[in-house]
Amino acid sequence: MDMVEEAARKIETMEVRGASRIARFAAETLMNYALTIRGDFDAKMKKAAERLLNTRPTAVSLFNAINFVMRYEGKTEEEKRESLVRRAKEFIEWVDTAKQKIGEIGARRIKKNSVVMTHCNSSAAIAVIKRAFDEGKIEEVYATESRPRFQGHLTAKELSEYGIKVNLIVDSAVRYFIEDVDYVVVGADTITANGALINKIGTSMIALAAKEARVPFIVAAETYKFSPKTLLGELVVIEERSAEEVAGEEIRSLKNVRIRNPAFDATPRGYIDLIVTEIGAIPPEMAYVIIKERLGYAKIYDEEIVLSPNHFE
Ligand SMILES: O=P(O)(O)OC[C@H]1O[C@H](OP(=O)(O)O)[C@H](O)[C@@H]1O
Repeated sequence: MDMVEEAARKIETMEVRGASRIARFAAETLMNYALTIRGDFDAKMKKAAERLLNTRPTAVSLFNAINFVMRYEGKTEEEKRESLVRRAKEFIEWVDTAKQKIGEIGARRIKKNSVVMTHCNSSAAIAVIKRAFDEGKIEEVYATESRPRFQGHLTAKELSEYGIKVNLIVDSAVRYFIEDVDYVVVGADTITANGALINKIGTSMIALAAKEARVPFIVAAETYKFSPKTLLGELVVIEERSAEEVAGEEIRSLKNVRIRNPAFDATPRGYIDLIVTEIGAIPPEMAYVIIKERLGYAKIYDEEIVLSPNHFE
């Protein structure tokens, strides 16, 4: 379990972060673990899967990755291992190919000489921006710093290295600059059955500002960011992280001050113009179809009923 425990800690501390990356990393970890264990395969894998699942609660990509890999089949241990490895590789390929497709499809929606605003650090949103830049359509980008973890710095660095001009702004300057922006492009941690977007805290304020200024709000999201559980009525759990991420000891120890640090928020579908997935650009109202047809929720429906607290029974 050492390998699994180490991977779980990397996700918890956000050494490995980003909805896609944690999903890919979890699939990889389950695969590598399956290759090392001997005997008691199902029980050991179940324990590993649960440990990884309990790291961060919000991004459904993690759940979908684990659920996908854990639906292995076979009678003997060797058959099960082979099936699991095959499924893990299939999921990893899904992650790797989806990004490129999202870039292609998303870039078609961007007009020439555009200014794009993005939030946090989303590999899917960046794929759209880079592709649009390759096609000569991007003039510059506004990247929010994304307090408290400053993932916006990663975005600024990556885009700058790609040759794209970036304005790094504080999160509260979004409305100040929104008039200069042609599109907002953000990523997703989860998309619910009713088409709402769960993404980095602050996303919903950007969506509000964009709607007011009539700036199209585009979400770049692989189909494994859609949540089958929400079809069963489950609400998305918003992760609240430690106060230490927000303020130093001096402030944290103040008698009447409580620090709140939700990592994500929800943007209702009415604020979203388009969701760019690897299988097409869709309106948020189509989330149900993606969940039903692409994720095959019917197949996991029975398992889902017993999903909490025992995901793989
Ligand atoms: O999958 P990709 O598009 O890379 O990222 C999707 C989202 O994951 C991140 O969460 P965190 O930084 O892990 O909390 C951000 O909220 C980002 O928009």
